[in-house]
Amino acid sequence: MSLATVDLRKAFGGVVALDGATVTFREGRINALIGPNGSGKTTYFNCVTGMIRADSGTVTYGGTDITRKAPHAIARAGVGRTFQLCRVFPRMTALDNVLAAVRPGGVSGGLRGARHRAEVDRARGWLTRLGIEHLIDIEARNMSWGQQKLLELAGVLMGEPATVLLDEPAGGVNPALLDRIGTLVRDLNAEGRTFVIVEHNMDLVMSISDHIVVFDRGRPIAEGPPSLIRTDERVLGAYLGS
Ligand SMILES: Nc1ncnc2c1ncn2[C@@H]1O[C@H](COP(=O)(O)OP(=O)(O)OP(=O)(O)O)[C@@H](O)[C@H]1O
Repeated sequence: MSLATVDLRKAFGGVVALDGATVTFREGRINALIGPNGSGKTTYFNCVTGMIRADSGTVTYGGTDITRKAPHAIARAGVGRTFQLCRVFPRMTALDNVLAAVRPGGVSGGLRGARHRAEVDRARGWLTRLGIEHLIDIEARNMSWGQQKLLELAGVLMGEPATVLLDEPAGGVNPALLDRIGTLVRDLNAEGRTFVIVEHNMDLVMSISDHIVVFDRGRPIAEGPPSLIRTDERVLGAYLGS
């Protein structure tokens, strides 16, 4: 389902973070959202996922208005996200972290028996798919930054989102892991998931995106395929601060 915003606005005191962002991220694509530091990308993700409330404007998902919905309702509707400063529970194992992502009430309480086993199998499946199954019993605080990012993503995927928002997936990860993330995103997209990726690593953005939206000062200034964005004068100008 397509994720769209119309005239989204958000100010923090005198700082205008979003200044009328009208954007459509189409279903089935690997979309990228790029722009200079402070151009409003994370604020955009926060408004879209209900983490902060926009001052005005609308957010729709698959044509349904989700502007004022709570984060858990937006997640349930099929929009999952990761965070720039990766969010995992440091003192929980990888398995418990992934299970916690779909059991907000806690890991130990709740499910028993066959349903519990089915969920554990599914969690193990995601950990395997992300290449960190060997860490299943390791607490998150004992993992590398890159491993924690993969763990966070495993938790998001456990919720079976149709649309996945990734906030700087390449930030602070080594080149080998970067390749793995790129391949994974392409594979998950081939299976039907839509992506919106905020990322500063232009090699990754240019190599995996179908469609790029460029923000400057809280609104889109250009959009199109990588071949067009690479040479767009407005985009070059925004990055050079002109
Ligand atoms: N909670 C907040 N309180 C005050 N100002 C904020 C807050 N969050 C964001 N801002 C400001 O809003 C503007 C947009 O910030 P935002 O983090 O959305 O940009 P960004 O494009 O994600 O930046 P970066 O690429 O550096 O992560 C910036 O000027 C920032 O300082």
